[in-house]
Amino acid sequence: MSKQLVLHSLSKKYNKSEKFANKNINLTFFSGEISTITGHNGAGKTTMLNQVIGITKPSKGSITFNGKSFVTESKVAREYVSMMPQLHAPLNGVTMSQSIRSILRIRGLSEKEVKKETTKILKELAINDWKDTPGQKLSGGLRRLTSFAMTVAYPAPILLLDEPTNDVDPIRRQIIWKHLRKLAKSGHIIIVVTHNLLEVEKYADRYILMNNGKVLEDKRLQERSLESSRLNKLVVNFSSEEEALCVKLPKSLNHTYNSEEVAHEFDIEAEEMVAGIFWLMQMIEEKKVVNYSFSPKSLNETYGEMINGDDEE
Ligand SMILES: Nc1ncnc2c1ncn2[C@@H]1O[C@H](COP(=O)(O)OP(=O)(O)OP(=O)(O)O)[C@@H](O)[C@H]1O
Repeated sequence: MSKQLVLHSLSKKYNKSEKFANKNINLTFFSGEISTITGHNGAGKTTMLNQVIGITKPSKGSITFNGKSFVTESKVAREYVSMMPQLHAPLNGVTMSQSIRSILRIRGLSEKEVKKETTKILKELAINDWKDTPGQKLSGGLRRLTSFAMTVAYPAPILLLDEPTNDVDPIRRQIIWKHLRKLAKSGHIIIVVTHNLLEVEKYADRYILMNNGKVLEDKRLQERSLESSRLNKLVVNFSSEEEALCVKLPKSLNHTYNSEEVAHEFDIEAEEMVAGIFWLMQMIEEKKVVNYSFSPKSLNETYGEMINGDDEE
């Protein structure tokens, strides 16, 4: 049966602060899923992770995992949650391998298991070559990978990861996401804070957008891609500004003019597609168009629209 982490009416106001870092957050996370949290700097993402692991006490609200409260018993949270923090673990003077081994010992593994699990995770993340390198000599990306290895080498049921792929090379970014998928499949709850929307589109199951301490959007990515396939973007470039501004535009379509690109840009719903294509063909036939492109609206564009809409409130 799926396990659930339930955040109910979660709010936090730091001492002396006028404003809530997060306010009335209601979210349920399920085992088997990779959920991602995105949002501007200061949106309240890290505060939420810190509330879950018990570092930050909520001002209001509850956090429960399978009926157990993380707010009233923060020891329980430490038992069920592992967190990879935004800042790298202090690794100076300690080798990559020693850092991983120390975490496994804290988790209560025998020396034999510690050795086995350390070897396994170093191999899986393709970082074995640096196992004996002290922390201060590791690059930013390798420090982050060490921190990731420390979090997932003996994973707790709930994994919180604050920007795990920052500074990491493209190959190992894939390895990180594939590793998280493997953990989700084996029943872990995975919550990733990230600013990388391309990675969200490619690897996550769920997209949660936060702004000003509130949840603005919470979507399964399959739902979102169905929606975005209904909404496409048509960009038509003209040979000159004069040409572009003279053409007769299809009245039924929403459009903006991009003077830098000398292009008319349309957001087109599925039912408007025929009108859009008909107009485009006419422009091509009249030899006015130098280039055009049709593409689904990306998460990046939707993100900007949602945040701007919220800020204008
Ligand atoms: N320890 C603290 N004391 C006082 N205010 C804090 C503290 N930590 C965070 N805040 C404030 O709470 C709000 C939310 O911050 P938080 O770090 O949770 O945002 P974030 O979405 O994780 O940002 P980022 O993407 O920059 O990491 C911000 O206004 C921040 O200034």
